[in-house]
Amino acid sequence: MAQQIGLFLNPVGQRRVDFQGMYADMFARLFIADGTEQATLLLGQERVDLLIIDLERFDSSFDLDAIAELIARRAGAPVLLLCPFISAGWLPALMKAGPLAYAIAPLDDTDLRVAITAQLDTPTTSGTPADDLRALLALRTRMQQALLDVDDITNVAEQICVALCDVPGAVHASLFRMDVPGDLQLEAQYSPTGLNLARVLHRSDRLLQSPLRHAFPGLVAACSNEMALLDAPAKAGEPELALSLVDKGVEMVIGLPLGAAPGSALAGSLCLMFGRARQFSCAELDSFMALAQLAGFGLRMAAMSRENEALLGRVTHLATVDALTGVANRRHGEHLLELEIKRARRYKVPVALIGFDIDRFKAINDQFGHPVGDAALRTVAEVTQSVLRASDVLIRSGGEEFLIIVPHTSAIDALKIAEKIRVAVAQTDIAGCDRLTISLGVGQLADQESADALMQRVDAALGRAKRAGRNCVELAMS
Ligand SMILES: Nc1nc2c(ncn2[C@@H]2O[C@H](COP(=O)(O)OP(=O)(O)OP(=O)(O)O)[C@@H](O)[C@H]2O)c(=O)[nH]1
Repeated sequence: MAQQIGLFLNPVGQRRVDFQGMYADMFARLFIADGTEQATLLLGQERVDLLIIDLERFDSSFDLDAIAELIARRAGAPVLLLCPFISAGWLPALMKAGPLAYAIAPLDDTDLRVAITAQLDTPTTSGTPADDLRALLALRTRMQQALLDVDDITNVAEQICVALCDVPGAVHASLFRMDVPGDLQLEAQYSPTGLNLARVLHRSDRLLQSPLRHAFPGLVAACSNEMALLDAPAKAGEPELALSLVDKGVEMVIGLPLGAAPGSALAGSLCLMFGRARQFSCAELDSFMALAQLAGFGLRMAAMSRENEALLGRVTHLATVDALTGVANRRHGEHLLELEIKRARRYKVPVALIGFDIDRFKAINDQFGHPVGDAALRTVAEVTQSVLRASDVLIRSGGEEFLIIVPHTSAIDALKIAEKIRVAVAQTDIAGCDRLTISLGVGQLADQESADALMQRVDAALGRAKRAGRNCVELAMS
């Protein structure tokens, strides 16, 4: 014969009536409260052996504190929390208010009776086995290490998943991320048992459009920014999903938000799947949440380092490239010439330098205007580039002056290349003005010669080409 006194709390009239109808027989007396105020009043007046708080239809944004206060007032007396699987985010906060047991809803009649009986017989003291805490501590350390070497986002996400599978009983870990706002995707997954989550979810991207977004904890957590805990696959209300999870040996799934605003490109979730359902302590849930925050932080760092690289790339580009023609600028060109000279000396191969200058360019500007002159400079650079090999480097060394580093090339061969360029430019129609010509000087690096000395010799040869009547090539004296 039941001797204990119960108090059931839920704001919805029908749920209170249903609970009374189905479970009153488990208690000598069952009180029913419609809110925290009434429950507090009853607890002040009556002896209550078990307080059952059914979180269904409570709203965490304004009820959480009142419920926490109610649990705190119990001062350790038995509390059973019935928590919808999508509202598991309430658990860590309420567990901090006082010891409690929880059961993830929806629960069928048998499971709820078992949960109530367990609390009436041996109330939960809500501790964490030392081994589990040790495992979590080790995991946090591993995770921190994984994040120390933050580089590529996918790489970080994969390392996080591998580390997470160290959680005792875990059979799969995954990370979901908004790649672009509104498009959630499975960024990485790891499973010691070979489970492939993309098969279970039938896709790995556009997951906000998936019918499972309200059922699978990893997706629920990313969408709502709240923890979701499914301790029996059938509770999600998607029979096909439940079947395929059970088929893959999954009994429990926890989804943890990464902690960014939902919908932002940094939002997402961590998802852990276990082969066996069990209750978590407050310390464990806190650790899971902290791991998710850490993972979110790692991803943000990786995203930042990717942005930094892109920024650095742009800065480097701006610092090394001539804005008008897109070829190397003088400073960068001189640096490249130094490198090429070192390489030529190390491998004992020739390197040649070609210098050229557009003939009577002042007249082009004067006659057709500066913008046409600019376009002509771009065209000359393009035509020259089209004659060169990929290993040759075209440099805009001054206003209408260019240099070309020609690696692995003797003076004789460089002369042929220079001639080819001269002909190509002379034959090119230039938009908005007459065809134009160039004069060129060619030199091969001599033993012991410096980059400056080579440039001077080539410049002198170019001067001779000008004096020789322009539109021709001159070889530099050694
Ligand atoms: N449109 C344009 N003109 C430039 C640029 N840089 C230099 N120039 C012009 O290039 C011209 C070079 O003229 P000069 O050095 O007198 O030589 P030139 O007229 O080409 O005559 P020669 O070299 O003797 O054949 C000058 O009028 C400069 O203003 C540029 O970025 N855009």
